Amino acid sequence: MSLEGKVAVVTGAAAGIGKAFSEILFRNGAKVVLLDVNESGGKSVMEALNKEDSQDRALFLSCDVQSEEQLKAAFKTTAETFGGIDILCNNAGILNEKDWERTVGINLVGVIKGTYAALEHMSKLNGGRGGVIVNTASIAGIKPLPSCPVYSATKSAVIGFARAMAIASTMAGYGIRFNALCPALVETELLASLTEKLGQFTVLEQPTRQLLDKHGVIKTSVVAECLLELVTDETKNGEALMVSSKGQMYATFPSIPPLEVELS
Ligand SMILES: NC(=O)C1=CN([C@@H]2O[C@H](COP(=O)(O)OP(=O)(O)OC[C@H]3O[C@@H](n4cnc5c(N)ncnc54)[C@H](O)[C@@H]3O)[C@@H](O)[C@H]2O)C=CC1
Ligand SMILES: CCCCCC(=O)CC\C=C/C=C/C=C/[C@@H](O)[C@@H](O)CCCC(=O)O
Repeated sequence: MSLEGKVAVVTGAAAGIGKAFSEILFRNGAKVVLLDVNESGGKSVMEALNKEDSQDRALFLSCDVQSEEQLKAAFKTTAETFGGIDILCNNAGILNEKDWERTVGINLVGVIKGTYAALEHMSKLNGGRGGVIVNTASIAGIKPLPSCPVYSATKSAVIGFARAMAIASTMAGYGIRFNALCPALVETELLASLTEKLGQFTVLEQPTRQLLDKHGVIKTSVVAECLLELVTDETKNGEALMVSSKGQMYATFPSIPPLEVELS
């Protein structure tokens, strides 16, 4: 699928991985709507992108993914401004085991709210053009991090949500592909101030830091290349693409023949 003229929405676009997603989508020809709670950061990413050509293809909208109302308003503005939505990156996320309910609210509930609000514009059942939705999960959603049990749980959940929605979409005819992207440690602010973020699991901080020392961190641009693959390769649906300093690999999930129910 070519990105030329396509309309993409990226949550958590003001910094880190979301900023890199916005850049790669924009540089491959998409119109990109950047959603974030960080207004100054979001506006500066928008302005930097719009300086790259003269078509004003980047737009920042302030939006907290915890709010269904704000998400619906942002998608409505996107559709009115650019004439529809083809791509959604549910990327906004935090790591905070102390405020674990907020972590669930942003990392999981925010992804579900974003997806359902986008379906109103993207699903062929609602008059949309179809397209692709990618959830930013984490390797921690496949290989849990003991110091971050709630964070790991939200990431397993958004992988499961993408896989189930992929089947639902095929069965119901939404015309939308659903995938999850699972990075290992990435060089962003999310890794800063770990001691405060781990809460009662601060006792496990040392082995987590050793993980950083052993495996290092990857650049956001490497994660963005993986996003491009999931968005443009129309054969990818219901996939979880893992990426680390060792390279990239699609996750395989066990089939359980005696229990398997044929759904698609
Ligand atoms: N940095 C890492 O090592 C890894 C990060 N991830 C995931 O990647 C995603 C992006 O994280 P990073 O770029 O690393 O973090 P980051 O902290 O650099 O950027 C996150 C962005 O999301 C925004 N945000 C936070 N709460 C929001 C909300 N309620 N509504 C809208 N925007 C909100 C922030 O303002 C920020 O701009 C997250 O889902 C994270 O869990 C996954 C694997 C590894
Ligand atoms: C450092 C915390 C930030 C995590 C942000 C991420 O989403 C990245 C997750 C990346 C890799 C996860 C690997 C998990 C490995 C564990 O199963 C185990 O091998 C780690 C043991 C060390 C520990 O006790 O933390």
